[in-house]
Amino acid sequence: MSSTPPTTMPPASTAPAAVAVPATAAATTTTTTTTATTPSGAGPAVTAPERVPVERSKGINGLDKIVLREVRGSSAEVYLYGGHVTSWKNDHGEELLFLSSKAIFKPPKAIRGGIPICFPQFSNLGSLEQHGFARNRFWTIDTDPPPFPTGTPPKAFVDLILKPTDEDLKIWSHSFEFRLRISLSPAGDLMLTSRIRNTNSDGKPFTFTFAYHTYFSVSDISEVRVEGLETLDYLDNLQNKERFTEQGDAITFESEVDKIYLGTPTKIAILDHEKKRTFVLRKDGLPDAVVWNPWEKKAKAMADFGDEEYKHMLCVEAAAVEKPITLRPGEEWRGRQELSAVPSSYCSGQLDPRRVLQGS
Ligand SMILES: O=P(O)(O)OC[C@H]1O[C@H](O)[C@H](O)[C@@H](O)[C@@H]1O
Repeated sequence: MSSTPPTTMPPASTAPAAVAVPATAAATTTTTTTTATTPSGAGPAVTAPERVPVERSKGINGLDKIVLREVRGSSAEVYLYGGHVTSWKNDHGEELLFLSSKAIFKPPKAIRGGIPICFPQFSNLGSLEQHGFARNRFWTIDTDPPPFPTGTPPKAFVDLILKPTDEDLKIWSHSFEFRLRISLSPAGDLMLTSRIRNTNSDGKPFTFTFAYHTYFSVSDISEVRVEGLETLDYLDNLQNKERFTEQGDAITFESEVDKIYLGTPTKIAILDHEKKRTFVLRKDGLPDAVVWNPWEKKAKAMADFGDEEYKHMLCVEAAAVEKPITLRPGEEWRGRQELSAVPSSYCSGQLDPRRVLQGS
């Protein structure tokens, strides 16, 4: 993979201000159905289909977890610690996310694997701890979230909420409400929708970076290719975040990779040749995508990661990094990712990844 000479990264600019979404009247939510009115109050209330009640139980080390089940058999698990999706299974019960066998499940360490939430800072791009603090905090179930103005809600979903504690305000002096909806579609797709609102009472805006740090389970990293990031610019974390241009026609893996691709398309495909499976990541509000595999040396250096586990995982992280997001008080930002896993007998040419990327 050759590259053009590095150029300096443009100064961080603020993304266009998010859509100012006034806080609407809370939906009247009951345990089985949700009746919502459209934000403007116009139009008929959308009565959600019968909602599948969420299961709440104690998970590893007694941490609270939620299990979502779709009637056709797919499921997902979310720990309130970190608002952290740790499992996503298809209707055959196959695990689609990677979770390290050495994951610690003990605060304040983040859970290694699944989908850590990186907020209000991605990586070390700021003064906070690596990836911010949202993944190290206890979230709560939001029993009365503001309605989603679009579409009919799915049946299997849970709404979580995170607000800063007094301790948090000492390290990041901004008030926010971070609402995270995790849902399963009838087809078993996993959707995460984040709504982050600036609730500062001092009139101050705030700026953040963000990522859904998704760990995909793969059969063998040497049999995996990523489509959709060709010809894009990226910042190489292994070369002082210098900027290069991707030359390859697809990304394959022979060594450690840690790249922030900039201005990426809304769809990215991760093809697992051996499993004949393609993950399709669709995203909205998240212009960048981080691709990370620690490979052998870094795998050995991580206490909560098996020495050989790098062979069976790949992180492709829908993110907003290059252009940090700025919200004024009252404004809300939304960032969404939808994951699906489709059979791909790619080797027979039946699945052209470009068709997947260009298809609906
Ligand atoms: O070990 P963590 O703090 O979870 O970070 C794990 C990885 O996250 C991202 O992928 C970054 O790009 C990597 O540089 C980092 O090593």
